Amino acid sequence: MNELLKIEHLEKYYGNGPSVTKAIDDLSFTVKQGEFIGIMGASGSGKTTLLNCISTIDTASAGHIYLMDTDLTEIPESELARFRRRNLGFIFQHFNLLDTLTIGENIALALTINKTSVHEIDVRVRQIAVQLGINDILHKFPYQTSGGQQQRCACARAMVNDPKLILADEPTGALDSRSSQMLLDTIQSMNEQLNATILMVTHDAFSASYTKRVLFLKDGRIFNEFYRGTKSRKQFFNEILDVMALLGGDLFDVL
Ligand SMILES: Nc1ncnc2c1ncn2[C@@H]1O[C@H](COP(=O)(O)OP(=O)(O)OP(=O)(O)O)[C@@H](O)[C@H]1O
Repeated sequence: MNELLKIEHLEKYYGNGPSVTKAIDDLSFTVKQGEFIGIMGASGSGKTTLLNCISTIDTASAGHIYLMDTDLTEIPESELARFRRRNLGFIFQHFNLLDTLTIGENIALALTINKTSVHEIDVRVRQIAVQLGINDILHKFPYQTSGGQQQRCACARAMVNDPKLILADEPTGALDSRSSQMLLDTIQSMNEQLNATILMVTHDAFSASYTKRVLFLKDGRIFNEFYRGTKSRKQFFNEILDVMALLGGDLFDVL
């Protein structure tokens, strides 16, 4: 597998002088094409900051973030929005579907903004909707669909522009356990069937157990990392719980 994302000596400070906070502290790791990686850590360990730097929403204080050959820390401000629309897909905790647009229009949004032709938008939206099992509700508005269908719409929207990398920020954070499981199954199938590369930030051991590798952050650094390999999801889940216990009570506080 090829290297898709390379984080090199990343640092992010907030504030300055005596009140400086080192949110990310000399962090380096790589993600290969086709990986599904989970980022875990206690509250304040730097997960959101890392995600914001990778998604180019925030700027790094030092270091580099390469997505294939592009150094994200070097992209001019004026080109960032376009870069994000073309290369990244996002799945948020609250799905952020627009109520006044149909499911099909919500999925098509990034393509519409990118001025993709109407025919191509139609083909791509239908293709991803079939893959995620929502092709019969494209004409409906979000309020006319179930929570599970809305989740799959959010996943389809993240996938429709064929992004190099999908970033998921606590995607199950606001869901009950059944909906969480359905969403995780969908995200897993995006990775396994559609070959999407996914980086997911989560507090939750159950969510993390769907990934192929988990990085644990502590004080902006990598505290531990391990691969699922041939382990069952249940075994991986138990292993994740063990590391959380090792990290101490602060992680459990937020479960
Ligand atoms: N805008 C900001 N200004 C100052 N400090 C910040 C800012 N954003 C984050 N921090 C600090 O940076 C550190 C990392 O925060 P971050 O939000 O990345 O953690 P997190 O792991 O995502 O936490 P949580 O799980 O609670 O969302 C924390 O000490 C936090 O207080």
